[in-house]
Amino acid sequence: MKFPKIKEFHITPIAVVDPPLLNAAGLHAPYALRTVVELITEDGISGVSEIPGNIEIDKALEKSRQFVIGQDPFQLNQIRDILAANFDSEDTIKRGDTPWDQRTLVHIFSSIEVACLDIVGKIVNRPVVDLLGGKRRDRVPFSAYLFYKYEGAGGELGFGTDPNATGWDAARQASALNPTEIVAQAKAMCKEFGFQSIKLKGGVFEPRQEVDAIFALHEAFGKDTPLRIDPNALWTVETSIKYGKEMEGIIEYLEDPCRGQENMAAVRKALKTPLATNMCTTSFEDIPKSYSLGAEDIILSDHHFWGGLQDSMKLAAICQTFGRDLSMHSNSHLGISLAAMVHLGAAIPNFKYALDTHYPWQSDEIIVGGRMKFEDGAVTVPTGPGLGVELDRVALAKLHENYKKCGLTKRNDEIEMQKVQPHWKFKATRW
Ligand SMILES: O=C([O-])[C@@H](O)[C@@H](O)[C@H](O)[C@@H](O)C(=O)[O-]
Ligand SMILES: [Mg+2]
Repeated sequence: MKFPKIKEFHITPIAVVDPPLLNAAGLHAPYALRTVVELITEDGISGVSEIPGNIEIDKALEKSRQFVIGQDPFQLNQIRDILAANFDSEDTIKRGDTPWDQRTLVHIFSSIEVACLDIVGKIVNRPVVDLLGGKRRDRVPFSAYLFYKYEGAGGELGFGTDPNATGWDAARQASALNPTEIVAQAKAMCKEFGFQSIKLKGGVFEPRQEVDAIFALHEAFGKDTPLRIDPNALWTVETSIKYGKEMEGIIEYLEDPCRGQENMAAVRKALKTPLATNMCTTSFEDIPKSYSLGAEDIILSDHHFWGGLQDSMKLAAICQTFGRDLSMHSNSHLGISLAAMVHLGAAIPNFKYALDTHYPWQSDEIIVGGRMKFEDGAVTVPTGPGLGVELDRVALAKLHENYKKCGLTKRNDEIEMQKVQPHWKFKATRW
C-alpha cells in the first residue's frame, strides 16, 4: 500500500487574548503567542498542531520545512532523525531560567509529530489516543489554575474591562491580589468548569501571603479539594522547607518551590508532601540525576517541551520505572493543544493528579465549534479520527492578524511587568 507524502507545511503565528496574569517571571502581555502548524498530504489530508509562539522557533520551523516535505507521516522516527541531524542539539541549560521552556528542537518535534499523528489518525480512521496505545480513561480531569492578576481582560481591551461581561467572563477580569480575591477567583472558576482540585500560581508575592491564600482556599473548599502551589522556583531551600512544613497535610503536592535538582532533593528529604516539577527535571538527560538525587516525586510532562506525544509516553514509562508519578504542565493555549493534551492524558498510566490547563483564561478559539467543554472539571476524549478537532480557518486568519498588529514576537513577562512597575527585575531566586 502506498501512503501519501507530506506536500504542504504551513506555519501560522497567532496572538490570543490573554489577561494580565502575574507570575515569577513578571506579567503576561495582553496577547499570548501561539504558532499553528498544518501539514497537508498529497491527497489533501490535513494534520494540525499548536505550540507556544516565538519568532526564533518559527524561523527554525521554516528551516525544518525542507526536511519534512516529501516525508511519509507514518515515519516519525525518520523525520525525528533527519531533524536532529540538521539542528544543533540543545542541552538542558538552553531551557533557560523562565517558568517555560525556551528550547527550539523540542517544540519543532512536538509540532511536526502531533500534526503527523493527526494525519495518521485520519488515514486509519482512529483517534490519536489509539496511536498512543489506546485509552485508559474516557474523561481526562483537569485542575483549576488560579493566578494572581491585575484587573483586566487583555487583548483589544488592553488591560481594561468589559462592563457587560457576566459569569466567569466577568470573574476572569477581576483583580486577584490577596487571599480573599484568590478565593473568589477559585469559586468562579470551579463553578464554571467543575474543577475538583486547585492550583495556585505563586512566586508573585512574598511567601507568607501566598501560603495564607492556600489556607484561605483550604478553609473555603474543605479537605476534599486537593490544593497545590507553584512558586516557580523562587524560594530558597530554607523558605521551601519552612512553608512546605506549614502546608503539610493541606496541599497534595508542592510544585517547584526552589531551583535545581540538588535543592529540590534537599527539600524533598525534609518534607512528607510530594514535590512536583516542570523546572528541575525537564528532559530525558535530567532523569539519571533526578533518580540518583531524589529530586522530585512527580514530573509534570508537557508534550510541547518533551518532543511530542510519543516521547511523553516514553517519559510515562520511565516515570513508572523510576517510581515517579506523572502529571501535566501547561501554558496559555487553545483547543488544538488541549485536544492533544487530552489524548495524551487518556493514554498515560497511573493517573493520580488532575492535569494543569490555562484554557479557562483564554476566550479565543481556532477550532470549528468553538471552545471545548469541561464537565465536572474533565474533558471527554475526542472520538473522531486524529485529534478530533478541525481548524477554523476564519478564526485562524483573525488571530494571525492580531499577531501582525500586536507587535509581540516572543514572550517576555519581565518587559510587560516593567510597563507597570518600571524597576521590576526578574530574579531566579527571590525569597
Ligand atoms: O503562564 C504562566 O505564567 C505560568 O507561570 C507558566 O508560564 C508556567 O510555565 C507554568 O504554568 C508552570 O507550571 O510553571
Ligand atoms: Mg510549574
